[in-house]
Amino acid sequence: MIRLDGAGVRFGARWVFRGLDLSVKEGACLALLGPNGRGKTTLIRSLLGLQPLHEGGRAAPALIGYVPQAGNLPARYRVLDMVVMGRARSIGVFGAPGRDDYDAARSALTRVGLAALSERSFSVLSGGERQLVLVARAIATGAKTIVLDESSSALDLANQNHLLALIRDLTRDPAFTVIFSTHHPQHALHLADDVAMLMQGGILRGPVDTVLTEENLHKLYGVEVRRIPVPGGSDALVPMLDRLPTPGNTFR
Ligand SMILES: Nc1ncnc2c1ncn2[C@@H]1O[C@H](COP(=O)(O)OP(=O)(O)OP(=O)(O)O)[C@@H](O)[C@H]1O
Repeated sequence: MIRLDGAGVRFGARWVFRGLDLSVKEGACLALLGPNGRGKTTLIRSLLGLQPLHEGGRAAPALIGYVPQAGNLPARYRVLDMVVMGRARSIGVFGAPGRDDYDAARSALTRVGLAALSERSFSVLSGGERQLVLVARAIATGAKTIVLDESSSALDLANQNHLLALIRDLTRDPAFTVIFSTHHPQHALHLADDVAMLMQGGILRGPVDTVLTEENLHKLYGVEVRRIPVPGGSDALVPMLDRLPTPGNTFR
């Protein structure tokens, strides 16, 4: 179980959220949806204990595998060493990684399909490759709770599919708890048990089929989205992007 109770975070005088309750049971998969700047990363960092709360409380497992956005990480390391960093907890502050740590890191790189890049410098990788290395790092921790922050944003369609398959693989193990934020409602539809939408003024949370409706998606993004049945597959969520609004301030 990982949870926030009555949690609030502010930057200066501006609250990103207040009085927020969110809990995810062991074995469940929760998708977080919300427009840019609504507070997904802040919420995720709060769940991880990286963002101090200004009110409320948090309870979480000691070990969590975190996949941050790949943007501003130190890049001077070898890919394999980036992944070995996920083993920090078992290595200890004054220890050096051992064979087990490198084995875990190599196996995680194989699982995300990047074994061939293990000797390269992280700095020369593409945005999508970096993102998958960070997924490998989270897997290598051995944590049973994995939290991913918009990990599919830099990935092409094949690698999005690959990442979704990896997450599905993790969620098949009832011991694994997965929380992921995404700008793709379709990914939530495919993978999550529950969705938490960061609406203006509060969180709307519930089972995917109840919450991921055309009406709620319109309220969330201000864009018309159609949920279309696909014969032989799950529904498709299609944004009506041809109905372009007058350019203006989209940050609400
Ligand atoms: N360290 C900080 N100092 C001041 N403001 C911050 C800080 N971190 C985040 N914010 C603000 O808090 C709000 C929520 O930011 P956050 O990154 O959590 O949003 P997000 O939903 O993850 O956005 P995106 O989808 O664009 O990544 C934004 O208005 C952001 O500018």
